[in-house]
Amino acid sequence: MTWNNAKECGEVLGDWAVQALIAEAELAPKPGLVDPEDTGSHADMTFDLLVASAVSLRETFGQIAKASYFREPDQQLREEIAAIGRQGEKKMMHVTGGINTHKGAIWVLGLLTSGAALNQSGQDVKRMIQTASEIACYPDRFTPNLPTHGSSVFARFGVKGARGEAESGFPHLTKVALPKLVEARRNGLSESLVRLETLVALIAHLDDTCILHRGGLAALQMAKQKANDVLESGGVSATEGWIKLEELNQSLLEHNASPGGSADLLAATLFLDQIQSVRYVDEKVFSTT
Ligand SMILES: CC(C)(COP(=O)(O)OP(=O)(O)OC[C@H]1O[C@@H](n2cnc3c(N)ncnc32)[C@H](O[C@H]2O[C@H](COP(=O)(O)OP(=O)(O)OP(=O)(O)O)[C@@H](O)[C@H]2O)[C@@H]1O)[C@@H](O)C(=O)NCCC(=O)NCCS
Ligand SMILES: Nc1ncnc2[nH]cnc12
Repeated sequence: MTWNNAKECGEVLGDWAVQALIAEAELAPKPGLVDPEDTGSHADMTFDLLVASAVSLRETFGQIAKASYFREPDQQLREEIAAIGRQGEKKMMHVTGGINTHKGAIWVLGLLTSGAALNQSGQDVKRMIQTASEIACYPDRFTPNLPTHGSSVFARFGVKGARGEAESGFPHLTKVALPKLVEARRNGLSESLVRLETLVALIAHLDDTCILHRGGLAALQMAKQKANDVLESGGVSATEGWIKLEELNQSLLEHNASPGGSADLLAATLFLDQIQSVRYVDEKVFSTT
């Protein structure tokens, strides 16, 4: 990796995190999500707003990286980066005029940025993910005790969402997204189809609280089933799979539902991919079994 001190670490990881968010935004056609072609299920969001939001977060990710450089995962670090993350949420809200574009992404990419800055060996993405999860498991004593979409979804459905994903070691990165990225590349898909296929795999598996709070269990089950139909029909590179992808998109629009959590995890996957090209990683490292 390409940094020699905390300042460089902040600059490099800040840039890569923003690039990953922009790459996610640019990918099209994403079902139910904002992309350059349409705004999916989001009446209040546009592609330009997503990009502006992403760019505004460079400093946040840079500060998290600098604060984490050569540190150990502990309670103090957890609370330091949480404070930076909350400032980042405020900046995002300021830039978007109060629209929540990237709250989940600040969480997942913030933790992974910290995990990457800590692990100076720099090569082992799996270890970065583990460290990020370890940090997430420390309680943040300064989290405001306010109701969120996530807390209401937990009360209604018992689904732990973004927090649970991080605390349990990001299983949807290690067992779903990264293996799918490797497999799709190995199958010779174009890079945008590789990313689309990875997003569909995430939607097929993730308990996305963004879908749940808008459309309830029916919308989540529908999204998972229809995303699975895409994969079972040969994936996004097959004619039948492409038809199923359009059906998934239509159904999400009908439910006014959006797989925002899957979008965030796709950005996280692209961030990790940038850190270490997973293309050549031994398939056992990110085995689906
Ligand atoms: C721990 C926090 C994530 C806060 O937890 P909480 O559960 O209270 O958070 P939520 O407000 O529910 O936001 C979590 C967002 O995470 C994304 N997400 C959803 N499901 C998953 C999942 N299974 N795994 C991973 N990520 C997931 C999702 O974000 C995307 O959707 C957002 C739009 O959703 P929503 O807010 O529901 O907005 P709309 O549907 O548009 O609302 P309406 O218009 O209908 O009103 C979008 O932002 C995407 O990013 C969830 O929304 C964490 O945030 C926290 O504690 N932060 C404090 C700072 C900190 O500790 N930072 C540490 C490192 S930086
Ligand atoms: N492309 C996207 N559309 C809507 N919400 C998002 N949150 C993160 N990425 C998103």
